[in-house]
Amino acid sequence: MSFDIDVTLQRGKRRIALCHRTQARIVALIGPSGIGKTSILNMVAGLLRPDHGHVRVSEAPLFDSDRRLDLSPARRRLGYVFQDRRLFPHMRVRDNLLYGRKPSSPLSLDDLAHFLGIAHLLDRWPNTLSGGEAQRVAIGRALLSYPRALLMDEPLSSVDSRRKEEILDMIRHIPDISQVPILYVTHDLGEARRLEAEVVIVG
Ligand SMILES: Nc1ncnc2c1ncn2[C@@H]1O[C@H](COP(=O)(O)OP(=O)(O)OP(=O)(O)O)[C@@H](O)[C@H]1O
Repeated sequence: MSFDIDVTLQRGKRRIALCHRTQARIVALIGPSGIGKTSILNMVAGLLRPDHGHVRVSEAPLFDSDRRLDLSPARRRLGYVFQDRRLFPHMRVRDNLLYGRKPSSPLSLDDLAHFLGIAHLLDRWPNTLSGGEAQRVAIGRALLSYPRALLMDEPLSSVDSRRKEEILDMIRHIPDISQVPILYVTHDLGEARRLEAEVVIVG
């Protein structure tokens, strides 16, 4: 489990940059609004092209401007969990989870649903879930796609504080059960501490 990220991008007047190499299981990118945290995640995901640099996740090269390497988002095999959960409204929870599941995934639906505390929700529709429940499903769907890493962009910003603590405890254990490292964007140092994350200040 490792991240090796060295990217720069000029966006309007702002220069967005991150240079960090680590073997930490969870890395928290922290910084004020507008500094470029989401842009950095998008550069790692392949949704935004850096002007220069490289991205390697667990030794796999995903982008390298010197070598003209730029894998498509699908080929990067990264799971992205957004602030707004983006579940498919026309699919029950079970089908949301199974969407994009890789047969090679070492995680079974049942084990993962149990770990995430959503086993009792598998037959529900997304619009019947609370914010915290829906976010657990979004995390499960990302994990079942057998990602190299999880990218999480302020995933708990609309979850109340008690549920937030529970979900943070669950997220903290994801690398243990899945061997999937996490790049986690937040502006809340308390969240990073609860995750026992390595903190990287952006900006
Ligand atoms: N499509 C775009 N075109 C030009 N500039 C953009 C675009 N999207 C974002 N920006 C600018 O890039 C900078 C970084 O934005 P970004 O969303 O990455 O910051 P952030 O740290 O994630 O902010 P927040 O915490 O508010 O989500 C901001 O100044 C923003 O205005």
